[in-house]
Amino acid sequence: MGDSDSEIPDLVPAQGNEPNLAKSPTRVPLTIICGFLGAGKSTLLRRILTERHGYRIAVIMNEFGDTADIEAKSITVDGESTTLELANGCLCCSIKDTGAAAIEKLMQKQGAFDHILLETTGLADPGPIAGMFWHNEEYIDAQSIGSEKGIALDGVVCVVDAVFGLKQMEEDHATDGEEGHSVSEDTGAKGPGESLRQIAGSDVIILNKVDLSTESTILATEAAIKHVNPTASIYRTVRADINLAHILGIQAYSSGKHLTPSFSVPHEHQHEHEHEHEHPSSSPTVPHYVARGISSLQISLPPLSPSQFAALDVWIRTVLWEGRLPDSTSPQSKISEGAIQVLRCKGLILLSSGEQHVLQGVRSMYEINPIADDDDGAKSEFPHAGKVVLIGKGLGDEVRDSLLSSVIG
Ligand SMILES: Nc1nc2c(ncn2[C@@H]2O[C@H](COP(=O)(O)OP(=O)(O)OP(=O)(O)O)[C@@H](O)[C@H]2O)c(=O)[nH]1
Repeated sequence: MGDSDSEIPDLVPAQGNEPNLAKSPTRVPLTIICGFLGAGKSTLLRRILTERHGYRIAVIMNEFGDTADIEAKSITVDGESTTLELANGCLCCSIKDTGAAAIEKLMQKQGAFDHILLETTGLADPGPIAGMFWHNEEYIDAQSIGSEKGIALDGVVCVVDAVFGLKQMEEDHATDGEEGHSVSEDTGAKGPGESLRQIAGSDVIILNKVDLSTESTILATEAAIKHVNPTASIYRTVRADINLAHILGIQAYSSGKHLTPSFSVPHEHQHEHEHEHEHPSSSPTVPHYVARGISSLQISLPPLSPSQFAALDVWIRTVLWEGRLPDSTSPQSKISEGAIQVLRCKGLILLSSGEQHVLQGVRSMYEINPIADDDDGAKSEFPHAGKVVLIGKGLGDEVRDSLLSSVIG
């Protein structure tokens, strides 16, 4: 990794432990970067913009801060956007409107990139943006955006402060969902609870500034992150010094491969109630969160018959679309519509026929896709039991009971 203050090197071919940005002939992968205030988002972007990776990466940020205080080959001013072209192949773009229209325009004017990084404003909820790019034909299809290639969501990365992140999460747990503090679903406006939504919606967490923190605080922060989102990979960093292969080209939304680490998490029972405390002995105590906070629920499933698989689909649809448990699962059905809010779900579903399916969901959208027979790498790493992981609000044990009774009977 290069020093961010050193001179910007010339474009060089990609090397060993650099991201494997397999160039898709039709899609440009897009990574959303979010993070707690002051956690090191700009530091991460600066690292990407100056590292010798040899890829043509467009980094899109709301406005240039010190991140863009880097040597540029040329500057293009284009009405709504300013673009700095860097010696390592990156393009640093400042776009007022980080919406898709601006990205489309950029792709039309500058040609296709190897990767797009989209920085969200501090404390913005990445969920709505991820939802916008995931399974939206408007952006997937090259023709519809008038570009050489379409856009495909690759992953969501969150930078968390190893010193203050835990405190922020605890405060958010205490206030999330309170009257007057709720956060706009549509705008992702700032407000209490946002740090938890960032954790919940992320595929990779960079726990930064570990040099300023203590081992006990770091362990407690990691435990709190796992409590909210057991499926995310967590990397400890100093000055966001991370192997880019961990954050770019991870295909968190299109492949079963990224699911593997989540299934090796030592917590079988991630969701806690006020009377339940199950932790691995080496782990510090997870903060005692109130039930209304964002948490996760992991449900193990045996191999399913075709009818059980169909029942699972109905259950997921009801929970994600209507925010309630299916009626047939009384007495749990007394949970009113909207009481459950799933921000993210993932899963591996095994069928009695031997087939394996991957569940991916962002808010109300989800898909269940079979793992291709030729995807041996992904298949061989999977465990023998299936599992569904739900991340969101209102995920009590009644949700687990409902799923099991609806599907297994
Ligand atoms: N000691 C130490 N300082 C760091 C580290 N990472 C970042 N910093 C410093 O922390 C400060 C904030 O880092 P930024 O990268 O600007 O954080 P940010 O998340 O972009 O901040 P906002 O955009 O304001 O939310 C800067 O002064 C960085 O130099 C780290 O790992 N260790």
